[in-house]
Amino acid sequence: MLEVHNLSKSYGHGAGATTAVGDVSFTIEAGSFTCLVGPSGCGKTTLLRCLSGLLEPTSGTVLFDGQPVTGPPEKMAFVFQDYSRSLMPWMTVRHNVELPLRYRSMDKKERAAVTDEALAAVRLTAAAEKYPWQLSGGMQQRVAIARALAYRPEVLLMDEPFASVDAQTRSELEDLMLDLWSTYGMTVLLVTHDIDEAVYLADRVLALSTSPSRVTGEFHIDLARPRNQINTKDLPAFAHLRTDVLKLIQNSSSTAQHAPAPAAVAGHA
Ligand SMILES: Nc1ncnc2c1ncn2[C@@H]1O[C@H](COP(=O)(O)OP(=O)(O)OP(=O)(O)O)[C@@H](O)[C@H]1O
Repeated sequence: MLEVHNLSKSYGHGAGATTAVGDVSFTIEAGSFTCLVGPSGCGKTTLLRCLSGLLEPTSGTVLFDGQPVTGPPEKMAFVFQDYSRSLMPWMTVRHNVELPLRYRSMDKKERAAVTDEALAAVRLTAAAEKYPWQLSGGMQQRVAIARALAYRPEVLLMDEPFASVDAQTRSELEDLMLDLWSTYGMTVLLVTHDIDEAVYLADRVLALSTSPSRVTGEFHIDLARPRNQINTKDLPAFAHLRTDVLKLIQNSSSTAQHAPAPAAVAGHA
């Protein structure tokens, strides 16, 4: 459903140019939950922005359902790390969630129903008439998730969505995301630098090298679902997978300081 072919992205020109994404190719299957991990500054955000059509790649292509992505596709929604900048402080929670729906051919009643459903899905019905600044960080990020859900996306791109909240809230948001994914059946591509989070959430983890990034490994996460923060993370298989991903990322970081980025390696099955 989402195909990335030899994508690269450089910022600037000539001697001052920075190549953030080197040469990245992968495919995302419909309905899958994929996490993209890599060291800080390796180009994860840049890559996600290219996939969503917010940024034009320097070379390579992105196809969504076989069509080249040249701008944000209608069936794609985005959740950013920084909820405080993505929500409108002068609008109530309800109006924030409803905002993108105004650009869809929906009447007022339908918009209200979709908004109510999205707020209920993230358990924020009681906060509908509050303003974002009256909510905790975790609640604000749930508003941002509700806004994306209300859009009824086929693909949800999430850029470090839980990086700005405390550990307890982060676990709760991870579990909420797993519930929403199984309820709505959308395709999720989530960027994180947290390897435990990636292994816990995903059914596939793609590891990126340092910038200019390449895919250095692919891990199929066959841990049973539904997952549980305590039982799943206690499994020997969870520990093995996180160690495998960590080793690959550390290895590619140290190799990159001395040699060109390594070729793709076979992942843990
Ligand atoms: N607008 C820009 N102009 C110039 N360089 C940029 C721009 N945005 C990002 N970069 C550079 O591209 C590289 C990749 O940045 P990017 O934010 O995509 O990485 P990241 O993996 O998401 O980082 P982090 O994990 O720290 O969030 C970095 O070297 C960064 O400085």
